[in-house]
Amino acid sequence: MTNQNVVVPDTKSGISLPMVRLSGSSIFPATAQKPPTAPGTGGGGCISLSAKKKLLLENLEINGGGGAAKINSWVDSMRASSPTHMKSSSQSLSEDQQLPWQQHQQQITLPSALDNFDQIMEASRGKQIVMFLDYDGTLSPIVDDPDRAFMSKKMRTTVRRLATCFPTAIVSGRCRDKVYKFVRLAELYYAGSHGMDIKGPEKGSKYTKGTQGTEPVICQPASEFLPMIDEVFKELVAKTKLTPGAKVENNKFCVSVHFRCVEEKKWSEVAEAVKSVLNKYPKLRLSQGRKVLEIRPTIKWDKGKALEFLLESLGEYCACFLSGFANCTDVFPIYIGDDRTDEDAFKVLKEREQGFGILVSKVAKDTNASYSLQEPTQASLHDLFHNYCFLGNNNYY
Ligand SMILES: O=P(O)(O)OC[C@H]1O[C@H](O[C@H]2O[C@H](CO)[C@@H](O)[C@H](O)[C@H]2O)[C@H](O)[C@@H](O)[C@@H]1O
Repeated sequence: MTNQNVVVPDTKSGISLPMVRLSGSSIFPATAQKPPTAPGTGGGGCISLSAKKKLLLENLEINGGGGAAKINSWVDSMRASSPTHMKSSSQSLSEDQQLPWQQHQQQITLPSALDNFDQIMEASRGKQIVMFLDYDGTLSPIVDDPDRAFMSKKMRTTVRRLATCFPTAIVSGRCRDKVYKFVRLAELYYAGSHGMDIKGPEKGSKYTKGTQGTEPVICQPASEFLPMIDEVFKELVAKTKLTPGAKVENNKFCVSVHFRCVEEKKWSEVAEAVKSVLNKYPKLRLSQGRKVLEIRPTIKWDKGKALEFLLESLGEYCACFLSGFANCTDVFPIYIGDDRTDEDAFKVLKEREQGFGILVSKVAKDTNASYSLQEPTQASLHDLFHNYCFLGNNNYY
């Protein structure tokens, strides 16, 4: 494999993003496959906003907007990330007050991925499944201390086995090294920092050998933001140190500010701290996960883009090794995740009409996924992975 430097122009910031990617890989076209519409999704259309409203929302998302009203809407949105508040919060806000991720989707109850396994298998029949797995809340249970979100031994064994059946990638908001330390499986692809730090399996892996070279796939589209992120991390640590329970995590290309252990009446203090820092950095924006506010570069890169990049890279592998799989219509991505940031990937799959998104959640949520897995996920995931490996279409290995 010969690595090649390519430049991805970022239309919003005008910055060009250097990255290293596989040469000669093919991009799977958007209309590769049309899986059956999952029951309950009604095709899952997004509500289109007026251009003006869109602009307003983009501004809010990018630089934090301004004023106390916005802080209130942030706090409401923070409440919405807690299942006990799930129903009330986004519904009680007017459209202008809602954050962008609260607007585009419909709240729906999805069909179960386990109960409808036959349907998923039918849609993927004769195709190469590629697995994309979120880490926190999917492979590991949600816990109070982010540094102790360990994956069980059983889950590691299951994922290892899954990776012998299908090309498998972990896509996480965490920094890549950290998520690797938790997962410890060298044969996987890893996309850390919400996809801004991608690395393929080490040389010699089944999924790299033969693709013309020995170097793993690498993609770091936000590398120029490293010093800025470091600075922001330090500022946020200083600004939140007096808020009991607040924790700031350096995820290399993005920063997480955790409020899981902060008393609810202090959440506005956390939001204020984040907003005051964000206001100084117009090239950074805010996104939100499960009781966490995340600051990241404004570049148009997220878990959805990471998924597309990996599909492209894996396309080379598939084309090289799987006779009859030289073309993208034969690839069936399955993305499993629990978080708002996973929605970017679900959306890509829906738009490409290729594969399925599976949302890990016990409650109805705004989503672009097609199926769901109930929490606690561990048992359901084991069952699902077992089904894929032993009942599914793994007849290429
Ligand atoms: O994309 P993911 O792999 O799901 O990572 C998203 C964030 O996950 C972590 O935070 C979440 O899990 C913690 C441990 O269970 C929990 O304490 C926290 O409240 C959750 O938001 C991680 O710490 C973040 O850096 C990731 O961005």
